[in-house]
Amino acid sequence: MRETDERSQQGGPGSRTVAVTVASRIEPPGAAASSSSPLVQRLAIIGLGLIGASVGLACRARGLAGEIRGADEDPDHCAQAVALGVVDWAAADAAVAVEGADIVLLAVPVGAMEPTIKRIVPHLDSGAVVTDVGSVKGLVAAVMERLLPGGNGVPGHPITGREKSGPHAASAELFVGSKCVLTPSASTDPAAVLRVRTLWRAIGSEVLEMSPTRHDDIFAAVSHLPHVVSYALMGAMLDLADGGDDLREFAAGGLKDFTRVAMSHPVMWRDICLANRQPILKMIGQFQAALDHLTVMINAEDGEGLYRQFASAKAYREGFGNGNDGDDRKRTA
Ligand SMILES: NC(=O)C1=CN([C@@H]2O[C@H](COP(=O)(O)OP(=O)(O)OC[C@H]3O[C@@H](n4cnc5c(N)ncnc54)[C@H](O)[C@@H]3O)[C@@H](O)[C@H]2O)C=CC1
Ligand SMILES: O=C(O)C(=O)Cc1ccc(O)cc1
Repeated sequence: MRETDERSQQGGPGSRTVAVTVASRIEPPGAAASSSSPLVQRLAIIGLGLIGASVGLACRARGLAGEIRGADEDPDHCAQAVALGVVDWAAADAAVAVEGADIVLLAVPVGAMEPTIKRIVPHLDSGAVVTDVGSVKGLVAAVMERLLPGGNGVPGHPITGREKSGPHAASAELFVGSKCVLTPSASTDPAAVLRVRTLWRAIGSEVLEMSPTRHDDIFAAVSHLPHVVSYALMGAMLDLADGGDDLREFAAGGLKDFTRVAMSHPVMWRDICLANRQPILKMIGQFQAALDHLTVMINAEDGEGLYRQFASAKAYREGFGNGNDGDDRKRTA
């Protein structure tokens, strides 16, 4: 049964008052940690959308955190996160949420990472570990190095998600069976890395480490380019519609499969494109070359060349599994 009580949470200077509903602690079967020694004493989650709220739910479901505090600039997301049991408490101002936290998780769009870190730094407990979930790592790693010089900043990126956003799209099982990449530098405190690793392991992720540059090159290819291409394809369809030829009613599974990710949050993808410009531009160039190659073969009626190209693409694609990564099992909405 859900116990609720209404209260008003007043944030720090410049913050708004957010009315929140406090839900009782979820005590799932088989919680991983006892309430006397949770993995995290006080977890602060800044950004209570899909990923931040999923981390909160995942920690709750496994009894990993003594207390979870949240912050989000959107008061509706604060209220929803509290009502869903993601956090005990939420406010608009991140500076208030991080007070007394031993782990701070930043789950805002990549473009909001630097201002958020600037805002919280003066309010962090000494020894607090700050980590993030941003899809681009070079920029966040540089900001952490600059603004968190004690080595307590651990850049991270869970490699799972979906096209939906906001706390209602969150799931406690989102990270089960997924990978999470950490990009610590030589000056990152190994104890801080271990704490973040342990947290991701406890909510179901396999943790890998690599440099931010390597990360950003890889994800420009496997994630950022596909999203850009999907948005571009929808852009081309929209141009047809603007010209009076709206063809959506004829769309079959192919177009829908291919463009699901074009329903992702535009702020998130704007920020990723701006933060990982060069690797993404390089991949767009390679994709354009691949399209040019197909253009030449189609124009030349080169059936043999087209067959070879499609057969090798089919075999390569079949080499990494089904139509999706199995995330549908974890999707709640
Ligand atoms: N959506 C996905 O599948 C994945 C997203 N990521 C990364 O996770 C981060 C969060 O993405 P999602 O949770 O999907 O987005 P979301 O849109 O669901 O959540 C973002 C939340 O941050 C809040 N927010 C935005 N600016 C803020 C600010 N300045 N201060 C406080 N709150 C702010 C928004 O109100 C929203 O509640 C992004 O950096 C994204 O690149 C990483 C892996 C997967
Ligand atoms: O919706 C999907 O399939 C995704 O690809 C989600 C996703 C988006 C951004 C990331 O950095 C990681 C995963």
